[in-house]
This record gives sequence, C-alpha cells and structure tokens, in this order.
Amino acid sequence: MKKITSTNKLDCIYFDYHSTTPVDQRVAEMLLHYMTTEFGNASSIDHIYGDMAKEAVAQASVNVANLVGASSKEVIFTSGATESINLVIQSNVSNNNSTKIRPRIAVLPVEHKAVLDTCNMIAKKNLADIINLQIDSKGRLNLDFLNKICDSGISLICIMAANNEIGNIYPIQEIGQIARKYNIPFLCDASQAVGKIPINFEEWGITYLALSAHKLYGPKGSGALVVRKGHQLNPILFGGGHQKGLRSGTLNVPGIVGLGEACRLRILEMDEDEKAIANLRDKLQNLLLDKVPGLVINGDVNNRLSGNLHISIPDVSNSAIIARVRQKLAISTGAACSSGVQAPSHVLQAMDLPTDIIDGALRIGIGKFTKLEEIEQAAEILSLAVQQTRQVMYC
Ligand SMILES: Cc1ncc(COP(=O)(O)O)c(C=O)c1O
Repeated sequence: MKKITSTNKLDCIYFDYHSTTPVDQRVAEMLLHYMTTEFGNASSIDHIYGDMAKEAVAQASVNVANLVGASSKEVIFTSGATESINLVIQSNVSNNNSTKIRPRIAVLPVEHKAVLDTCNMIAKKNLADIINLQIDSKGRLNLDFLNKICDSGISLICIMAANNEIGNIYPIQEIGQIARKYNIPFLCDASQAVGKIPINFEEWGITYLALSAHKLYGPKGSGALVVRKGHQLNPILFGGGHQKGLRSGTLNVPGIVGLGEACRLRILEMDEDEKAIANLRDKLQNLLLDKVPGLVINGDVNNRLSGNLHISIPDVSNSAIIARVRQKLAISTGAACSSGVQAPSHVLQAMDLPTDIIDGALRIGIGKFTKLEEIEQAAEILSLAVQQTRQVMYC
C-alpha cells in the first residue's frame, strides 16, 4: 500500500475537499494512541481504562463546543452528519405526531441528500408536509419567503450553513432570528462550514447543529449533533442508554477524540488557513478564466466558502473533462455519488440553471494541504483538457 503523507503522493492532485479531507497527521497520532494505548470503553466504571476514555470524551466535547460557540453539555457524538440530521428530523416528526399536529418541515432545496432523502422518506409515509424554500439562480435564499412561510406554521426549519457543491454560505444569523421570532426549531447542517467560518451556536438561534469530523481534517464515521438546552429529542437508536439515552452504542472513543482534536486545531489555525485557501482559490479562478474561454462561475461568488470553486464549461460535458484528467486531478462533478450512478446535480437543478451549465459543471475543492504549484498545474491540466475535448468536438 502506498503511504500518503501529503495529498499528491498518488501523482493525482487532490481537489475534492468538500467530499472529504485527509486526516491531519496530529489528529491521526491521537487516533492511534486511543486505539492502542488508552483504548478503554468510556462506559467502564470499574477501572482506569474506562476513566481515561471518559475523560478523553469529555475533553472532546469541550473542543467541539468551543469551535461552534456551544456548551460542552449540548454535544452528542454520532457517526456523522447523516445520523445527526436523521435524529433531528425523525424526532421532530414523532414529537409532532404524538401531539396530533401535522408536522410541516421547511427545507432548502439545495440541502444535502441526508436532509432531502430523510424528508422524502417521511413525506412518502405521509407523516409530514415538506415545504421547499425559495432560492434564486445563484442558490441564494429568499428570506422574505422564509418569513412568510414561518408565519403560516412550521414545525422545523432545515437550512445548511454552507453548500457542499456551490459553496454558498447561508445567512444563519438572520435565519436564526426568524426561527426565534416564530419559536420554530432550526436544524442547521453545518458539515461544510464548521472549521471554515466562525459559528456561534449560542447566539445565532440555532437549535440543532450537525457536523462531521472528516470535513475538517478528522476521521470518517465520527460526528456530532449540538442540541440546544431544553430541546427534547426522541432517539432513533436504542440500547445501552449511552449519551443520556439519546444515542445508544459504545462510544467511538478514537473517532470522538479525533473529532475533538480536529476542532481544537481549527480554533487555532482556521483564520490563517482559510485566508491562504481563499488566495489559492482566487488564483485558480483567475487562471481558469484567463485560459478557458466561455467558463462560468456558479453560486454566490460574494459569499462562498474560501475553498470552493464551482465552474461550468457549457459546451463541454463534465464527464468528458473528468475522463481526461482523472489520473492527474481529483476533481468532481458535484456531490459524491454512493450508488455509482452519476445523476445531474439536484443543487444546480434547484437553481433552475440551463442544462448545458448543469452538464458542464465541475466542483474544485481546495484545502489546507493545497500548494501554489498544484494550483498552477491544475489550471494547465484543465485548460488543456478543455482544449483537446473541443478539438475532438468541433473538428
Ligand atoms: C452538507 C453535507 N451534509 C451532510 C453530509 C453527510 O456527512 P456524512 O456522510 O459524514 O454523514 C455531507 C457529506 O458529504 C455534506 O457535505
């Protein structure tokens, strides 16, 4: 097996940081320590192995809470954002069904499938009404519509902090104010935003915040749900009653410690890293605009994640470009595809973009391990691929 110490050791430059990030070496060392040395079960109360694991988990909850401006008592560890999101939406529906009030969930149509498919499942079972929020062609939320719909009675608002395809950052503070005004719980999927932009759970009126460690240089299969004090949730996993009965199952101590350490490092390094990442993204954007005639930038360019560059080359299909560059550049057509079938992006469709923009869309994700020379190489490789594809198409 090849040992990867930076992201381009496979001779393929990694530009898919929205999909997942490499684990920071310092985090990986902690993971190893908690797998091999302090490997105890955090629920074992009869010996020091259990005590050490419990203490490590407590420290991780402090680190997670500190990064998102919450209290450590509000942190529940899960297997990732998908589970956190499912827990909130399914619980909201069962709570409302038990009071005989039909739940109405307001959802941003560009949410991740973890939100959309959970809502679809609930709608199919006829357990709730799902109300799509309005966006424009840049993916920006219509706040007036949100206000109006909240006035008509909503049981849960689901709006992400940042989008995983176009990188848009949503106005969480303003949404939180609306949620507070109407006393509606607000689920914010912050998987793409945590560790990249400042978040203040306590002050911003978020009720539930979902996150995944592997988006911020931590391990896969580890995440958290931050739950505002006083908000009741019904568990979806039953068993040993771990984490106040909200999420049974032996705690994944290495994963939790890894998440905590990744959060601690983000607190220290986020500002500087994100500035450097934004500079690299702007450099690549300018190089591509210069070298690739007809290239379009998608999403809200004035308010997007620093590591996001989402482009379309309308006359060239994204699959043709991917086929040409896949040995050299790890870029993506959009959301990661779990079924192996590449469907057109639901995000771009919800933005009502023309078919050629959707078919020519490419997502480039830049992260803290990206280097300037990789940006320059990417611009060369991509522009050459477009040129060669166009030669074949138009000759
Ligand atoms: C915005 C967003 N939400 C949720 C998820 C799901 O995260 P996980 O697969 O770690 O549960 C992802 C991962 O791609 C994401 O980008």
